Amino acid sequence: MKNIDFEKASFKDFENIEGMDPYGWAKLWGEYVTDRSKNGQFNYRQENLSGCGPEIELNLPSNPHRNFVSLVSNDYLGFTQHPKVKAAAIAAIEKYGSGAGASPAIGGHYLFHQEIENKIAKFFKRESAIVFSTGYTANSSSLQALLKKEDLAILDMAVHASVYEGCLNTNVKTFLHNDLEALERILKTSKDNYRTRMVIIDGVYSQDGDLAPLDKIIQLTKHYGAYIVVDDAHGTGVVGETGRGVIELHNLYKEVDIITGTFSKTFAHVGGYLVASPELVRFLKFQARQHIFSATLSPASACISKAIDLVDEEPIWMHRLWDNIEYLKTGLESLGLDTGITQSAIIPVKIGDISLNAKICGMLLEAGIYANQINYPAVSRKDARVRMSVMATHTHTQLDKVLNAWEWVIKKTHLEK
Ligand SMILES: Cc1ncc(COP(=O)(O)O)c(C=O)c1O
Repeated sequence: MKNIDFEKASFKDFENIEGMDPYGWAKLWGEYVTDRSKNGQFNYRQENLSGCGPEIELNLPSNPHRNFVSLVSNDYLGFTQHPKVKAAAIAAIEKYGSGAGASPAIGGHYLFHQEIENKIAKFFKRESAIVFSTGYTANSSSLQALLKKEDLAILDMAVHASVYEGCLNTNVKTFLHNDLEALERILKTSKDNYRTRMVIIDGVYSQDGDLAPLDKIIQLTKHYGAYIVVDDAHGTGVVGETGRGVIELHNLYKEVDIITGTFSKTFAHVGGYLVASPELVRFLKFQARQHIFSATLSPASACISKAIDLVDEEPIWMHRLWDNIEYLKTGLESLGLDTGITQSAIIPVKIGDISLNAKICGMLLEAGIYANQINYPAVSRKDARVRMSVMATHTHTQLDKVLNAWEWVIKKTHLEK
């Protein structure tokens, strides 16, 4: 693999590296993070004592606060604390016991697994789905089963690590994030060289909260005869009139070959899914190794069914989420902060300097606000940022506390646009 100097490189250095070992990136990144955390420059793994919610209890011995407004959860609609979701989990444990007892192929496929598969397929107006124990394996295991030496995976370089892992046994080309010309170049020049070409993108991207131009990407994949996979982990339950994500925005339910996602964000639990044609789903049920050789969802996961229903039954949560997104975004911008190109519940504030970013996240913690510190190489060096995830269940009082904290940070650091 090309030798990349992480301190100096920009994302461009990772573009379209022919034959790039997708794991090389993850390995280098792992080493880099370990190094930085040794120097105390990486705030990560704060101990949460109170569960998932807009306000949580953290165990930070050197901090005067115990309760923090949390901006780190992907529980966008707040369903992890919804009484009906909790009740469904408890009822399923009462009915089935605590564990599934086996992998799906050999006795561990229950009625509730089937119900979730049917529901999530129907949610995306399709016929079939397969569930996995995590969103990570929904991508990694399926792509490993589908893509081999004679195929080509064409990745937006900002896709999730699980996609890179899924492409370990195939050829990979990456294009600069959302760069349609770069994508077209790859599609044009690779036309006759591979059995299958699969373009893999996210719906909503996790660092900028921006959206994929799905309509234009699908025009290209159709034109050049490639397949399209969309992982909309961060768009589901958030984007689109009824929360079906970027696919709903463009009404492209039928045109996307494979939809993947996670139950660990909007759907308030853990697990992953892949929605596709019945033939493809059947193939994966017999070929995706993690599905065959590993137990999937446990009975408590039956609550996912309720969470899927609630997206339609209680649209109030999506309305509250968007009210909160607008409230926080407008408030931050009126303080002179740049929230970038987000169109989702992920709100980044670009700081542009790693040390200052670490300092600001520390100051926010001092003010009782827990937000994520995102640094190079997760994003390019000049794009170091504080990333905040908004929930439907944040109150305006909590968001005001966030804005007040930012006002204080700005005064102290002279941070302005
Ligand atoms: C875009 C994307 N895909 C997949 C995953 C993996 O999901 P899970 O954490 O449920 O394994 C994530 C998790 O953050 C994600 O952001």
